[in-house]
Parts: sequence; C-alpha cells; structure tokens
Amino acid sequence: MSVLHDAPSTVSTDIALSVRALDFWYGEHRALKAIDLDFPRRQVTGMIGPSGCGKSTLLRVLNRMYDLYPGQRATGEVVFDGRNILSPGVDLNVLRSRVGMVFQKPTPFPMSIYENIAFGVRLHERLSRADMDARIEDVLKRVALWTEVKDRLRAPAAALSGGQQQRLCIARTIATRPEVVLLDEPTSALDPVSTARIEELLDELKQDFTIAIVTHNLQQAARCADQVAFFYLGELVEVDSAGQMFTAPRQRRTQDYITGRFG
Ligand SMILES: Nc1ncnc2c1ncn2[C@@H]1O[C@H](COP(=O)(O)OP(=O)(O)OP(=O)(O)O)[C@@H](O)[C@H]1O
Repeated sequence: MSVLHDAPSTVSTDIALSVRALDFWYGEHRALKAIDLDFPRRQVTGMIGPSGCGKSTLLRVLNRMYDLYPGQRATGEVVFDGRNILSPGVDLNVLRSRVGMVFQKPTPFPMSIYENIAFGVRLHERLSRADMDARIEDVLKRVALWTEVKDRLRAPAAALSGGQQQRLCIARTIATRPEVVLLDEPTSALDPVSTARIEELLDELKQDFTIAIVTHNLQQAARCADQVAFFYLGELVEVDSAGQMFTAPRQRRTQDYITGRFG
C-alpha cells in the first residue's frame, strides 16, 4: 500500500526508511541539521545523545507526528516505500499505521484491554469477530502479555501495571502490522524487570519489524541496537554498528559522550 504518488526512489530494498538532507524547524529554531540516516530493514537502530540534541524530533518526523503542531516543519526527504513521506498529499492515517509509535509513558486508551488493540485495527481493516479475536491473541502473545490478561480482556487497560501497559501499547502498535516501529524512551518510566522484558521483546520484534528506539540508556542501546546513531546539537555526528560505536567510536564527540565526559 503506497502512501504517496511521487517519483520512485532508488533506495535499496534493505533500507526501510531513508532520511536525506533533513532539516527540522520549531518556528525559527533549527532543531535538526542536514541529517542523512538509513534505517536498515528488520534491524534495531538506537538513537543516542545528550538531552535536546534532536532524537525525539527525528522520531516524530518519521511518521509526521509533528504535523499535528502548527509552526513545526521539516525539509529534505524521508523515503519510505519508495516515496518521500514529507511531501504534501501523504495519507497520514495510512502512514501512521505503517510507521507506528510507542511513547515514553504508557498511553493506553481509557477502554478495555481488548478494545485498546481492536480500536486501531478497525480503522484500517474489517475483520470478522473470530479474526479480530485471533489478531488480539496473536499480538498479546507476541508481547508476552497473553497469559497475564487472557482472562480479563474486557477489564480496563488502566488496571494493568506500568510495564504491562507499555507492552499493551506495543501490542496495539504492531496490531495494524506496521513495517516500522518507533519507540521514544519506552522503558524510562519502567522498573528494571519490565525494562528487561521490553528489551527481550525488541529482539523478537525485529524478526518482523524495523525498529527505531530513542534511549538515554547507553547499556540499553548496546544491548538492543544493531546500529547506533549519535546526535549532538541537532547534528548526526556518527552512525555505526553498536559494536564499533561502543568500543571504537570514530569521532571525538562520540567518545566523550559514551565515556561520560558530557551529557
Ligand atoms: N515543541 C517545541 N517547541 C520548540 N522547541 C522545541 C520543541 N520541542 C523540542 N524543542 C527543541 O528542539 C531541540 C531538540 O529537542 P528534542 O526533544 O528532539 O531532543 P531530545 O534529544 O529528544 O532530548 P531529550 O533526550 O531531553 O528528550 C531542543 O533544543 C528543544 O528545546
């Protein structure tokens, strides 16, 4: 399903999302500067850097979440499915179902566990009751929540613990079968046990999805990410495999950051 009618790109099919010459503006403030970054398909890309360097901004560009706010604008290209999703005419509902997002704090809808997942699916697909039940069981199993909630699917999602709520939000996001899942510090509000479960989950999910995760936790980036991108003051300083980045970064600024000299 295409999101736009534009010139096809020449980007390799091993790349799910390709960012080219991206600038981002909050009014007069240029928060991202000439970013070029590829997100390899079915890999985890970790985005790190000190507070305010533009990590969340980039994530919000990748599914045009910024479009909801006046005065915010992006220039350049984000090529997805052969199209520049920054162009006018993109169907944002379709885009956001294909590039899903999970936020820092769990944000379940004020409805049942079942409805939290079914709601988004219904916006895009007409499923029979049996197929919807099967979809919900499938995604809850994938986020390792099924055994904990299968007997209370009609209970309010708000009754779940924070870690369970975040797994539900991930289930809700993958239920529309996106290609890309964006996660903005998804574990920063969670305890270590819930954090470990989400990290394990990322490893599972990358079998099927391309993942971009913003994290302040460098150990988490080292554990979960295949490639890591280091941002500083709105610039992409360095991108490399997690192994290279955390053992032998090429740039001085990256080294200073990962060794704790600033940030
Ligand atoms: N709504 C906004 N209006 C104006 N400026 C903003 C807005 N949101 C972010 N900024 C600015 O854009 C820059 C990048 O912010 P962003 O939130 O992307 O950084 P970040 O790297 O994700 O930071 P953190 O790690 O603290 O979440 C910062 O200078 C920030 O002050």
